[in-house]
Amino acid sequence: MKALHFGAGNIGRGFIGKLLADAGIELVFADVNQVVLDALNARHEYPVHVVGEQAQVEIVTGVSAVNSTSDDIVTLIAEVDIVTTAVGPQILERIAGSVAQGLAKRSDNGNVRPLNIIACENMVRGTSQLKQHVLKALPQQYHAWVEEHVGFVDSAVDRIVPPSEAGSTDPLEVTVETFSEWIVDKTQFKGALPDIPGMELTDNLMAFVERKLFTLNTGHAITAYLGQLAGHATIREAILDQKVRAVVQGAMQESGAVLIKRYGFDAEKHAAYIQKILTRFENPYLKDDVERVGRQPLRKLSAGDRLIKPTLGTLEYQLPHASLVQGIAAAMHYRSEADPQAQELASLIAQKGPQAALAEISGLDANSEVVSSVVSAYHAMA
Ligand SMILES: NC(=O)C1=CN([C@@H]2O[C@H](COP(=O)(O)OP(=O)(O)OC[C@H]3O[C@@H](n4cnc5c(N)ncnc54)[C@H](O)[C@@H]3O)[C@@H](O)[C@H]2O)C=CC1
Ligand SMILES: O=P(O)(O)OC[C@H]1O[C@](O)(CO)[C@@H](O)[C@@H]1O
Repeated sequence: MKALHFGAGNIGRGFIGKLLADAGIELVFADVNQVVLDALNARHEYPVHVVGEQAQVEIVTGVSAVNSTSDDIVTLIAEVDIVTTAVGPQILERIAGSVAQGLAKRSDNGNVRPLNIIACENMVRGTSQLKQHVLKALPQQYHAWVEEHVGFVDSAVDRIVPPSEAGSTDPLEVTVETFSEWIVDKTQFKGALPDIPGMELTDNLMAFVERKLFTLNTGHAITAYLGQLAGHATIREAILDQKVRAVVQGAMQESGAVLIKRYGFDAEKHAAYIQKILTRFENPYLKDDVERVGRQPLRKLSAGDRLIKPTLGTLEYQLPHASLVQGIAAAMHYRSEADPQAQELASLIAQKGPQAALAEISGLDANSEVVSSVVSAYHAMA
Protein backbone atom coordinates (compact mmCIF):
# COMPACT_ATOMS: atom_id res chain seq x y z
CA MET A 1 0.00 0.00 0.00
CA LYS A 2 1.26 3.49 -0.82
CA ALA A 3 0.20 6.87 0.61
CA LEU A 4 0.73 10.51 -0.25
CA HIS A 5 0.42 12.91 2.68
CA PHE A 6 0.16 16.68 2.06
CA GLY A 7 1.77 18.76 4.84
CA ALA A 8 4.93 17.50 6.54
CA GLY A 9 4.31 19.84 9.47
CA ASN A 10 3.59 19.10 13.12
CA ILE A 11 0.49 16.96 12.73
CA GLY A 12 1.75 15.49 9.42
CA ARG A 13 5.04 14.20 10.82
CA GLY A 14 3.92 13.83 14.44
CA PHE A 15 0.64 12.05 13.93
CA ILE A 16 -0.90 11.08 10.59
CA GLY A 17 2.33 10.41 8.69
CA LYS A 18 3.64 8.46 11.65
CA LEU A 19 0.54 6.24 11.83
CA LEU A 20 0.71 5.52 8.10
CA ALA A 21 4.44 4.72 8.14
CA ASP A 22 4.13 2.67 11.34
CA ALA A 23 1.42 0.62 9.58
CA GLY A 24 3.98 -0.37 6.95
CA ILE A 25 2.50 1.87 4.26
CA GLU A 26 5.04 3.36 1.84
CA LEU A 27 4.73 7.07 2.60
CA VAL A 28 5.57 10.12 0.51
CA PHE A 29 5.13 13.56 2.07
CA ALA A 30 4.23 16.56 -0.12
CA ASP A 31 5.15 19.98 1.22
CA VAL A 32 6.43 23.38 0.12
CA ASN A 33 9.11 23.77 2.80
CA GLN A 34 12.35 22.97 0.97
CA VAL A 35 14.37 22.48 4.17
CA VAL A 36 11.95 19.81 5.36
CA LEU A 37 11.75 18.19 1.90
CA ASP A 38 15.54 18.00 1.57
CA ALA A 39 15.95 16.58 5.06
CA LEU A 40 13.29 13.91 4.47
CA ASN A 41 14.88 12.86 1.18
CA ALA A 42 18.39 12.82 2.66
CA ARG A 43 17.51 10.77 5.74
CA HIS A 44 14.25 8.95 4.94
CA GLU A 45 13.49 8.93 8.67
CA TYR A 46 12.85 11.32 11.57
CA PRO A 47 12.44 11.24 15.35
CA VAL A 48 9.14 11.69 17.15
CA HIS A 49 9.47 12.58 20.84
CA VAL A 50 6.43 11.21 22.61
CA VAL A 51 6.33 13.10 25.90
CA GLY A 52 4.51 12.13 29.06
CA GLU A 53 5.28 10.29 32.26
CA GLN A 54 7.41 7.89 30.24
CA ALA A 55 9.03 9.84 27.44
CA GLN A 56 10.33 7.96 24.45
CA VAL A 57 11.75 8.71 21.03
CA GLU A 58 10.18 6.78 18.17
CA ILE A 59 11.87 6.80 14.77
CA VAL A 60 9.61 6.95 11.73
CA THR A 61 11.35 5.22 8.84
CA GLY A 62 11.02 4.60 5.11
CA VAL A 63 9.60 8.01 4.16
CA SER A 64 10.38 10.32 1.25
CA ALA A 65 9.09 13.68 0.03
CA VAL A 66 8.10 15.68 -3.04
CA ASN A 67 7.39 19.34 -3.64
CA SER A 68 3.65 19.92 -3.51
CA THR A 69 3.81 22.33 -6.45
CA SER A 70 5.64 19.86 -8.74
CA ASP A 71 4.21 17.46 -11.32
CA ASP A 72 5.30 14.59 -9.07
CA ILE A 73 1.98 15.07 -7.27
CA VAL A 74 -0.01 14.26 -10.40
CA THR A 75 1.96 11.06 -10.99
CA LEU A 76 1.63 10.01 -7.35
CA ILE A 77 -2.11 10.60 -7.16
CA ALA A 78 -2.48 8.44 -10.24
CA GLU A 79 -0.86 5.51 -8.40
CA VAL A 80 -1.24 5.69 -4.58
CA ASP A 81 -3.97 4.01 -2.50
CA ILE A 82 -4.50 6.70 0.09
CA VAL A 83 -4.09 10.50 0.19
CA THR A 84 -4.14 12.40 3.48
CA THR A 85 -3.69 16.08 4.30
CA ALA A 86 -2.71 18.18 7.31
CA VAL A 87 -1.98 21.53 5.70
CA GLY A 88 -4.49 23.88 7.35
CA PRO A 89 -8.06 24.56 6.19
CA GLN A 90 -7.08 27.53 4.01
CA ILE A 91 -4.61 25.44 1.96
CA LEU A 92 -7.09 22.75 0.86
CA GLU A 93 -8.29 24.87 -2.06
CA ARG A 94 -4.69 25.38 -3.16
CA ILE A 95 -3.88 21.69 -3.44
CA ALA A 96 -7.19 20.82 -5.12
CA GLY A 97 -5.93 21.65 -8.64
CA SER A 98 -3.11 19.10 -8.57
CA VAL A 99 -5.32 16.52 -6.86
CA ALA A 100 -7.80 16.98 -9.73
CA GLN A 101 -5.05 16.59 -12.35
CA GLY A 102 -3.85 13.44 -10.61
CA LEU A 103 -7.36 11.97 -10.60
CA ALA A 104 -7.76 12.72 -14.31
CA LYS A 105 -4.47 10.97 -15.02
CA ARG A 106 -5.48 8.01 -12.83
CA SER A 107 -8.67 7.67 -14.83
CA ASP A 108 -6.84 8.08 -18.16
CA ASN A 109 -4.40 5.35 -17.05
CA GLY A 110 -7.30 2.99 -16.39
CA ASN A 111 -6.33 2.60 -12.72
CA VAL A 112 -9.56 1.44 -11.08
CA ARG A 113 -8.02 0.48 -7.71
CA PRO A 114 -9.96 2.34 -5.02
CA LEU A 115 -8.37 5.57 -3.78
CA ASN A 116 -9.36 7.16 -0.48
CA ILE A 117 -8.66 10.79 0.38
CA ILE A 118 -8.78 11.96 4.01
CA ALA A 119 -8.30 15.59 5.10
CA CYS A 120 -7.07 15.74 8.70
CA GLU A 121 -7.75 19.35 9.57
CA ASN A 122 -9.49 21.12 12.43
CA MET A 123 -12.73 21.66 10.58
CA VAL A 124 -16.13 20.06 10.21
CA ARG A 125 -16.15 17.66 7.23
CA GLY A 126 -12.93 19.09 5.75
CA THR A 127 -12.64 16.26 3.20
CA SER A 128 -16.09 17.04 1.84
CA GLN A 129 -14.96 20.64 1.40
CA LEU A 130 -11.79 19.47 -0.35
CA LYS A 131 -13.96 17.31 -2.62
CA GLN A 132 -15.94 20.36 -3.72
CA HIS A 133 -12.70 22.21 -4.58
CA VAL A 134 -11.43 19.17 -6.48
CA LEU A 135 -14.65 18.73 -8.45
CA LYS A 136 -14.55 22.41 -9.39
CA ALA A 137 -11.06 21.94 -10.80
CA LEU A 138 -11.86 18.62 -12.55
CA PRO A 139 -13.34 18.49 -16.07
CA GLN A 140 -16.95 17.25 -15.97
CA GLN A 141 -16.14 14.11 -17.98
CA TYR A 142 -14.23 12.65 -14.97
CA HIS A 143 -16.87 13.31 -12.31
CA ALA A 144 -18.75 10.02 -12.62
CA TRP A 145 -15.46 8.08 -12.60
CA VAL A 146 -14.37 9.87 -9.42
CA GLU A 147 -17.70 9.15 -7.73
CA GLU A 148 -17.22 5.46 -8.53
CA HIS A 149 -13.55 4.99 -7.61
CA VAL A 150 -12.53 7.69 -5.13
CA GLY A 151 -13.66 7.85 -1.50
CA PHE A 152 -13.62 11.29 0.13
CA VAL A 153 -13.53 10.34 3.78
CA ASP A 154 -14.16 12.90 6.53
CA SER A 155 -12.27 12.62 9.80
CA ALA A 156 -11.68 14.07 13.26
CA VAL A 157 -8.08 14.40 14.40
CA ASP A 158 -6.93 15.00 17.95
CA ARG A 159 -3.34 15.18 19.16
CA ILE A 160 -1.60 18.28 20.51
CA VAL A 161 1.59 18.80 18.50
CA PRO A 162 3.24 22.17 19.04
CA PRO A 163 6.32 23.20 17.03
CA SER A 164 9.53 21.74 18.40
CA GLU A 165 11.46 23.61 21.08
CA ALA A 166 13.34 26.66 19.80
CA GLY A 167 16.65 25.00 20.78
CA SER A 168 16.21 22.11 18.33
CA THR A 169 18.34 22.27 15.20
CA ASP A 170 16.68 19.29 13.53
CA PRO A 171 13.98 20.47 11.07
CA LEU A 172 12.31 17.04 11.22
CA GLU A 173 12.18 16.49 14.97
CA VAL A 174 8.68 16.68 16.38
CA THR A 175 7.31 16.50 19.93
CA VAL A 176 3.87 15.03 20.58
CA GLU A 177 1.67 14.27 23.57
CA THR A 178 0.87 10.65 24.37
CA PHE A 179 -2.86 11.05 23.64
CA SER A 180 -4.07 10.67 20.09
CA GLU A 181 -7.39 10.07 18.34
CA TRP A 182 -8.04 9.80 14.59
CA ILE A 183 -11.63 8.94 13.76
CA VAL A 184 -12.80 8.47 10.17
CA ASP A 185 -16.21 8.05 8.56
CA LYS A 186 -16.28 4.40 7.49
CA THR A 187 -19.35 4.95 5.32
CA GLN A 188 -17.36 7.06 2.85
CA PHE A 189 -14.57 4.61 1.90
CA LYS A 190 -14.25 2.98 -1.50
CA GLY A 191 -13.02 -0.61 -1.47
CA ALA A 192 -11.98 -2.56 1.61
CA LEU A 193 -11.71 -0.62 4.87
CA PRO A 194 -8.03 -0.02 5.67
CA ASP A 195 -6.52 -1.57 8.78
CA ILE A 196 -4.27 1.16 10.18
CA PRO A 197 -3.56 0.89 13.91
CA GLY A 198 -4.57 4.20 15.49
CA MET A 199 -7.25 4.95 12.89
CA GLU A 200 -10.74 4.37 14.32
CA LEU A 201 -13.73 3.80 12.07
CA THR A 202 -17.19 5.14 12.85
CA ASP A 203 -20.55 5.53 11.16
CA ASN A 204 -21.38 8.50 13.41
CA LEU A 205 -18.60 10.91 12.55
CA MET A 206 -20.42 14.21 13.07
CA ALA A 207 -20.82 13.45 16.77
CA PHE A 208 -17.07 12.85 17.13
CA VAL A 209 -16.04 15.84 14.99
CA GLU A 210 -18.24 18.20 16.97
CA ARG A 211 -17.30 16.62 20.31
CA LYS A 212 -13.61 17.25 19.56
CA LEU A 213 -13.85 20.63 17.81
CA PHE A 214 -16.39 22.10 20.23
CA THR A 215 -14.75 20.82 23.41
CA LEU A 216 -10.98 20.58 23.02
CA ASN A 217 -10.64 23.30 20.40
CA THR A 218 -13.21 25.57 22.04
CA GLY A 219 -11.45 25.28 25.39
CA HIS A 220 -7.98 25.53 23.84
CA ALA A 221 -8.80 28.70 21.91
CA ILE A 222 -10.34 30.37 24.95
CA THR A 223 -7.32 29.38 27.05
CA ALA A 224 -5.11 31.04 24.43
CA TYR A 225 -7.15 34.23 24.15
CA LEU A 226 -7.76 34.77 27.87
CA GLY A 227 -4.20 33.64 28.55
CA GLN A 228 -2.74 36.25 26.23
CA LEU A 229 -4.90 38.97 27.81
CA ALA A 230 -3.67 37.92 31.25
CA GLY A 231 -0.04 38.06 30.07
CA HIS A 232 0.64 34.32 29.88
CA ALA A 233 2.93 33.00 27.15
CA THR A 234 1.94 29.33 27.16
CA ILE A 235 -1.21 27.24 27.40
CA ARG A 236 0.06 25.55 30.55
CA GLU A 237 0.63 28.89 32.33
CA ALA A 238 -2.78 30.10 31.18
CA ILE A 239 -4.75 27.05 32.29
CA LEU A 240 -3.05 27.08 35.69
CA ASP A 241 -4.43 30.61 36.18
CA GLN A 242 -7.63 29.91 38.13
CA LYS A 243 -9.51 32.86 36.58
CA VAL A 244 -8.75 31.65 33.07
CA ARG A 245 -9.46 28.04 33.98
CA ALA A 246 -12.91 28.83 35.38
CA VAL A 247 -14.03 30.47 32.13
CA VAL A 248 -12.46 27.76 29.95
CA GLN A 249 -14.11 24.99 31.96
CA GLY A 250 -17.39 26.91 31.93
CA ALA A 251 -17.25 27.34 28.15
CA MET A 252 -16.52 23.64 27.59
CA GLN A 253 -19.46 22.79 29.86
CA GLU A 254 -21.77 25.19 28.00
CA SER A 255 -20.67 23.76 24.67
CA GLY A 256 -20.95 20.26 26.17
CA ALA A 257 -24.56 20.86 27.16
CA VAL A 258 -25.32 21.50 23.49
CA LEU A 259 -23.45 18.36 22.40
CA ILE A 260 -25.28 16.28 25.00
CA LYS A 261 -28.64 17.58 23.73
CA ARG A 262 -27.71 17.16 20.08
CA TYR A 263 -25.95 13.79 20.14
CA GLY A 264 -27.15 12.21 23.37
CA PHE A 265 -23.67 11.92 24.92
CA ASP A 266 -23.64 10.58 28.46
CA ALA A 267 -23.33 13.64 30.74
CA GLU A 268 -20.94 11.97 33.22
CA LYS A 269 -18.66 10.67 30.48
CA HIS A 270 -18.66 14.09 28.85
CA ALA A 271 -17.67 15.73 32.15
CA ALA A 272 -14.76 13.26 32.38
CA TYR A 273 -13.81 14.09 28.76
CA ILE A 274 -13.60 17.79 29.74
CA GLN A 275 -11.46 17.01 32.81
CA LYS A 276 -9.08 14.94 30.69
CA ILE A 277 -8.74 17.85 28.25
CA LEU A 278 -7.90 20.24 31.09
CA THR A 279 -5.06 17.92 32.16
CA ARG A 280 -3.84 17.75 28.54
CA PHE A 281 -3.67 21.57 28.48
CA GLU A 282 -1.58 21.41 31.68
CA ASN A 283 0.93 18.98 30.14
CA PRO A 284 4.27 20.00 31.70
CA TYR A 285 6.21 18.30 28.91
CA LEU A 286 4.82 20.45 26.08
CA LYS A 287 5.66 24.10 25.47
CA ASP A 288 2.64 25.30 23.54
CA ASP A 289 2.45 29.05 22.95
CA VAL A 290 -0.85 30.87 23.29
CA GLU A 291 0.04 32.52 19.98
CA ARG A 292 0.05 29.16 18.15
CA VAL A 293 -3.24 28.01 19.61
CA GLY A 294 -4.91 31.40 19.02
CA ARG A 295 -3.64 31.64 15.42
CA GLN A 296 -5.98 32.81 12.63
CA PRO A 297 -8.65 34.39 14.84
CA LEU A 298 -10.92 35.23 11.88
CA ARG A 299 -11.21 31.52 11.10
CA LYS A 300 -11.80 30.74 14.76
CA LEU A 301 -14.51 33.42 14.99
CA SER A 302 -16.29 32.25 11.84
CA ALA A 303 -19.84 30.87 11.96
CA GLY A 304 -19.01 27.15 11.82
CA ASP A 305 -15.96 27.17 14.05
CA ARG A 306 -15.18 26.47 17.73
CA LEU A 307 -16.51 29.67 19.33
CA ILE A 308 -19.57 30.74 17.38
CA LYS A 309 -21.05 27.33 16.48
CA PRO A 310 -21.36 26.17 20.12
CA THR A 311 -22.80 29.56 21.03
CA LEU A 312 -25.40 29.20 18.28
CA GLY A 313 -26.20 25.79 19.77
CA THR A 314 -26.86 27.37 23.17
CA LEU A 315 -29.27 29.79 21.49
CA GLU A 316 -30.98 26.92 19.67
CA TYR A 317 -31.55 24.97 22.91
CA GLN A 318 -31.93 28.03 25.16
CA LEU A 319 -28.92 27.13 27.27
CA PRO A 320 -26.46 29.39 29.14
CA HIS A 321 -23.50 30.86 27.25
CA ALA A 322 -21.86 33.38 29.60
CA SER A 323 -18.40 31.75 29.42
CA LEU A 324 -18.53 31.33 25.64
CA VAL A 325 -19.34 35.04 25.44
CA GLN A 326 -16.20 35.79 27.49
CA GLY A 327 -14.19 33.59 25.15
CA ILE A 328 -15.47 35.36 22.02
CA ALA A 329 -14.76 38.76 23.57
CA ALA A 330 -11.22 37.65 24.46
CA ALA A 331 -10.69 36.37 20.88
CA MET A 332 -11.49 39.87 19.62
CA HIS A 333 -8.59 41.17 21.69
CA TYR A 334 -6.11 38.64 20.23
CA ARG A 335 -2.99 40.26 18.80
CA SER A 336 -0.03 38.75 16.97
CA GLU A 337 2.49 40.58 14.83
CA ALA A 338 3.13 37.38 12.90
CA ASP A 339 -0.51 36.63 12.08
CA PRO A 340 -2.18 38.48 9.17
CA GLN A 341 -5.64 37.50 10.48
CA ALA A 342 -4.86 39.13 13.83
CA GLN A 343 -3.92 42.34 11.99
CA GLU A 344 -7.10 42.20 9.93
CA LEU A 345 -9.19 41.60 13.03
CA ALA A 346 -7.66 44.62 14.78
CA SER A 347 -8.18 46.88 11.79
CA LEU A 348 -11.79 45.70 11.27
CA ILE A 349 -12.57 46.50 14.91
CA ALA A 350 -10.80 49.89 14.62
CA GLN A 351 -12.74 50.78 11.44
CA LYS A 352 -16.20 49.45 12.23
CA GLY A 353 -16.30 49.09 16.00
CA PRO A 354 -16.62 45.74 17.83
CA GLN A 355 -20.36 45.25 17.22
CA ALA A 356 -20.30 45.56 13.42
CA ALA A 357 -16.92 43.82 13.16
CA LEU A 358 -18.13 40.79 15.14
CA ALA A 359 -21.34 40.59 13.11
CA GLU A 360 -19.34 40.65 9.88
CA ILE A 361 -16.79 38.04 10.98
CA SER A 362 -19.18 35.63 12.68
CA GLY A 363 -22.43 36.08 10.78
CA LEU A 364 -24.22 36.79 14.08
CA ASP A 365 -27.00 39.37 14.00
CA ALA A 366 -25.44 42.72 14.98
CA ASN A 367 -28.55 43.60 17.01
CA SER A 368 -28.79 40.31 18.87
CA GLU A 369 -28.55 39.92 22.63
CA VAL A 370 -25.49 37.70 22.26
CA VAL A 371 -23.53 40.27 20.22
CA SER A 372 -24.40 42.95 22.70
CA SER A 373 -23.17 40.70 25.58
CA VAL A 374 -19.91 40.04 23.74
CA VAL A 375 -19.40 43.75 23.09
CA SER A 376 -19.96 44.58 26.79
CA ALA A 377 -17.50 41.84 27.78
CA TYR A 378 -15.05 43.11 25.15
CA HIS A 379 -15.11 46.62 26.59
CA ALA A 380 -14.87 45.32 30.16
CA MET A 381 -11.72 43.37 29.22
CA ALA A 382 -10.09 46.37 27.58
N1 LIG B 1 -0.70 20.68 15.55
C1 LIG B 1 -1.74 20.14 16.13
O1 LIG B 1 -1.69 19.86 17.33
C2 LIG B 1 -2.96 19.79 15.36
C3 LIG B 1 -3.25 20.33 14.14
N2 LIG B 1 -4.40 19.98 13.50
C4 LIG B 1 -4.71 20.47 12.20
O2 LIG B 1 -3.73 19.95 11.28
C5 LIG B 1 -3.49 20.88 10.25
C6 LIG B 1 -2.00 21.17 10.19
O3 LIG B 1 -1.60 21.76 11.43
P1 LIG B 1 -0.10 21.76 11.89
O4 LIG B 1 0.55 20.48 11.52
O5 LIG B 1 -0.09 22.18 13.29
O6 LIG B 1 0.48 22.93 10.98
P2 LIG B 1 1.98 23.10 10.43
O7 LIG B 1 2.09 24.52 10.03
O8 LIG B 1 2.96 22.54 11.38
O9 LIG B 1 1.98 22.16 9.14
C7 LIG B 1 1.39 22.51 7.92
C8 LIG B 1 2.34 22.05 6.82
O10 LIG B 1 1.70 22.25 5.58
C9 LIG B 1 2.68 22.72 4.67
N3 LIG B 1 2.06 23.36 3.53
C10 LIG B 1 1.67 24.65 3.36
N4 LIG B 1 1.20 24.82 2.11
C11 LIG B 1 1.27 23.62 1.50
C12 LIG B 1 0.92 23.16 0.21
N5 LIG B 1 0.39 23.97 -0.72
N6 LIG B 1 1.13 21.86 -0.08
C13 LIG B 1 1.65 21.01 0.85
N7 LIG B 1 2.03 21.41 2.07
C14 LIG B 1 1.82 22.69 2.40
C15 LIG B 1 3.55 23.63 5.52
O11 LIG B 1 4.81 23.88 4.89
C16 LIG B 1 3.64 22.83 6.80
O12 LIG B 1 4.75 21.94 6.77
C17 LIG B 1 -4.35 22.10 10.58
O13 LIG B 1 -5.57 22.01 9.90
C18 LIG B 1 -4.59 21.97 12.08
O14 LIG B 1 -5.76 22.61 12.47
C19 LIG B 1 -5.29 19.09 14.03
C20 LIG B 1 -5.06 18.52 15.24
C21 LIG B 1 -3.85 18.81 15.96
O1 LIG C 1 -4.84 24.16 14.44
P1 LIG C 1 -5.84 25.27 14.66
O2 LIG C 1 -7.22 24.99 14.15
O3 LIG C 1 -5.32 26.61 14.31
O4 LIG C 1 -6.04 25.39 16.19
C1 LIG C 1 -5.10 25.07 17.11
C2 LIG C 1 -5.73 23.87 17.68
O5 LIG C 1 -5.37 22.68 16.99
C3 LIG C 1 -4.65 21.88 17.79
O6 LIG C 1 -3.37 22.13 17.38
C4 LIG C 1 -4.92 20.45 17.75
O7 LIG C 1 -6.21 20.09 17.96
C5 LIG C 1 -4.97 22.30 19.16
O8 LIG C 1 -3.77 22.30 19.82
C6 LIG C 1 -5.59 23.65 19.04
O9 LIG C 1 -6.83 23.66 19.67
